[in-house]
Amino acid sequence: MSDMVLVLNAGSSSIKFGLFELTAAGPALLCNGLVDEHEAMPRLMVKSPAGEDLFEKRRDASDTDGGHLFADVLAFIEERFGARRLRAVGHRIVHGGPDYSGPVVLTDEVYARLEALTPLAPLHQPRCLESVRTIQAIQPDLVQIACFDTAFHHSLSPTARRFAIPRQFEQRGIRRYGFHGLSFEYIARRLAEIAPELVAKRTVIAHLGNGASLCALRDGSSVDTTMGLTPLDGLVMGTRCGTIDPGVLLYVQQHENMSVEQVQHLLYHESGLLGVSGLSADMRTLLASGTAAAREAIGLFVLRAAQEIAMMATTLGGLDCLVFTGGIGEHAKEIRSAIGERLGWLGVRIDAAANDAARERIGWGDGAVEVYIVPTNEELAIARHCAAVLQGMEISSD
Ligand SMILES: Nc1ncnc2c1ncn2[C@@H]1O[C@H](COP(=O)(O)OP(=O)(O)O)[C@@H](O)[C@H]1O
Ligand SMILES: CC(=O)OP(=O)(O)O
Ligand SMILES: [Mg+2]
Repeated sequence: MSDMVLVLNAGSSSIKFGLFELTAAGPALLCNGLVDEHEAMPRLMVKSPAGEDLFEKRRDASDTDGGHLFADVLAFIEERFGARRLRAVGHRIVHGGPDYSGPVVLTDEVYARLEALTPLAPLHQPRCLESVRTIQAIQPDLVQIACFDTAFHHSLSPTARRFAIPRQFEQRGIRRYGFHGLSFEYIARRLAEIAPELVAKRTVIAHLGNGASLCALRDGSSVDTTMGLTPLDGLVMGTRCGTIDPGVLLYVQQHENMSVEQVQHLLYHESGLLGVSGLSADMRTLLASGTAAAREAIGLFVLRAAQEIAMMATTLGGLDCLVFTGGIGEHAKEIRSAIGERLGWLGVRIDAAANDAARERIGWGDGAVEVYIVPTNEELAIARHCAAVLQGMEISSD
């Protein structure tokens, strides 16, 4: 009987999932889908790897607490793929703190440590951990594995991960961690397949989605990244501010009578593209809108992304390759080309026709910098970690 793992990727607005069969050649996707609890009628959608609809279920908001939808996912798996054995559920856990540099089997002790990190990722951590508890309530014996967004950045040098504040804060864990590591790890591996000659070169990966961050990559490892202690730092995001003068936070608390909770809400939920446009956090809506404020929000997003790519290039000592990924990076040609234009001085040239057609390689001719679009796949990165953890468990029980 072959084995499967279910992967849950709880983002800030929805939960994506993928079901993988563990084969000798690596995890193979059986189906994937979405658990969307934000609508009036929470819904579950399941698709085949080819994109055909396999299953859809809507529930009345009053009869669900999210757990029912997970029960529906597990029931669907049993009905459709019951000839195989579900070995584990792998979770994307956004914050792993200083302790976890790789995946770990979730125990009560691990769970408690991760729960204690909630203030460092208030938009994500509770949603990731709620999924763990819900699955545990439905199938207590199922192995659950935590895979961390922060783990890939454990390779950052002490200088790259340090804030310029007194050292005792660093000893208490107040330092840069970085996020989107599962995405960066997937891209680094994929890039090594697409263009092995680039592995030793200076690469910046731009993960531009609802959350957005950059990774400076050398020899397949992260050497710098734009997010810090929390997923607030760095680029302009859907509703998050990115890098901001810390004086602003002091000022609004001291002179605008804002409480800590209000400031948290402001920075995580009301800022970024939404705050500047006054219209939407969704890049598609802003690109279609044409209002002056929407254009300004896009302009700021592009300027900040270009500035921070140059910052990553400084850590790397130059730039040989730029990779776009994430919902905006993969699909918004206008944003890729505007970022490319701002980085012309650094040798970035984007081929307009290749960019419009969203080809894999979009750098212009023999431009100094290779430019790629590589669709990310955090679920596959998690499934690979789960396969390795399960194999390790088998070896240690032999
Ligand atoms: N065709 C498109 N054109 C422009 N932006 C797009 C397109 N498709 C998705 N996006 C943008 O991608 C963002 C969501 O990215 P995604 O990586 O899916 O987010 P999440 O962080 O929730 O996983 C949204 O701002 C959305 O507008
Ligand atoms: C860490 C983070 O910002 O994640 P997401 O892009 O899924 O919101
Ligand atoms: Mg995401």
